[in-house]
Amino acid sequence: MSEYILIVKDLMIRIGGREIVKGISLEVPRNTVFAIMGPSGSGKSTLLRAINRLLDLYEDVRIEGKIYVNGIDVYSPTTDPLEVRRMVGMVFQIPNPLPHLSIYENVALGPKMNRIARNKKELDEIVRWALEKAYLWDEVKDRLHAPAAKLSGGQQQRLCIARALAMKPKLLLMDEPTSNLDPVATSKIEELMIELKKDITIVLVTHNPYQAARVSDYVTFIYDGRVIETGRTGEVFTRPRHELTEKYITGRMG
Ligand SMILES: Nc1ncnc2c1ncn2[C@@H]1O[C@H](COP(=O)(O)OP(=O)(O)OP(=O)(O)O)[C@@H](O)[C@H]1O
Repeated sequence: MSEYILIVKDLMIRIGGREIVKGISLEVPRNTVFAIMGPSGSGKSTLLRAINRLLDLYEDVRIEGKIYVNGIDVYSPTTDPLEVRRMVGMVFQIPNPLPHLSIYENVALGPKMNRIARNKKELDEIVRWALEKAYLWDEVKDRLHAPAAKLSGGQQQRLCIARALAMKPKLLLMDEPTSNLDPVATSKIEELMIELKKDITIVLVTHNPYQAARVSDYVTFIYDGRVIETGRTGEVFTRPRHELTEKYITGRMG
């Protein structure tokens, strides 16, 4: 088993004839939080969407290079995109629970449809496990059948994390998961990421360098579709090797 859960090699992505990712390579060690930071429009979300094959849903996309998740070649013709999405969970910038479904159903739906649970008892156990892992159980255990829309923004985001975890992913991609949350809700999710890496690996896209510094073990700085530098977070923040990285982390980039 490779020490890397995710390997990206010479990735190039064109959308509508425009080159957005221009040759990115990354190696993400298991059981870490790996942050991808960079200014708006640098290609962070596009890179993330390539990893779990969400880009398949877009028109006119060309992808070159390789992505391996847990040793599986994500774009091999024999790889099933649904299998990739089962292995790779995703949490988006805006919490997107199914608002009219209950808290319970939001978490139970994936395991039910993918036959991860064989009966009601197993399903109940997965729902409870996932809600506990997402630090939400205590707040919702007495109202599991209330609609998800009744939860606060921070709770809805933790519900989305629970929904992803219920599928038992190997890798969790988080695309600016706290940018719509207040500081209290944000710090809860940051604590959660640090706890979750005991079991899985997290790739976190953020345009907040402070967040990358607080939660990540490794960080990569992306600018205009290219990796400027990658390293252990402590090192990149104390001794950036590239002037652009220094500008970005000190807030001097326009
Ligand atoms: N479906 C699409 N069709 C055309 N262009 C796209 C598409 N998706 C992204 N782009 C373009 O690709 C570039 C990179 O976008 P992307 O969302 O990956 O950047 P980002 O670094 O995540 O930015 P932000 O921090 O603002 O989310 C942008 O110029 C964007 O307009």
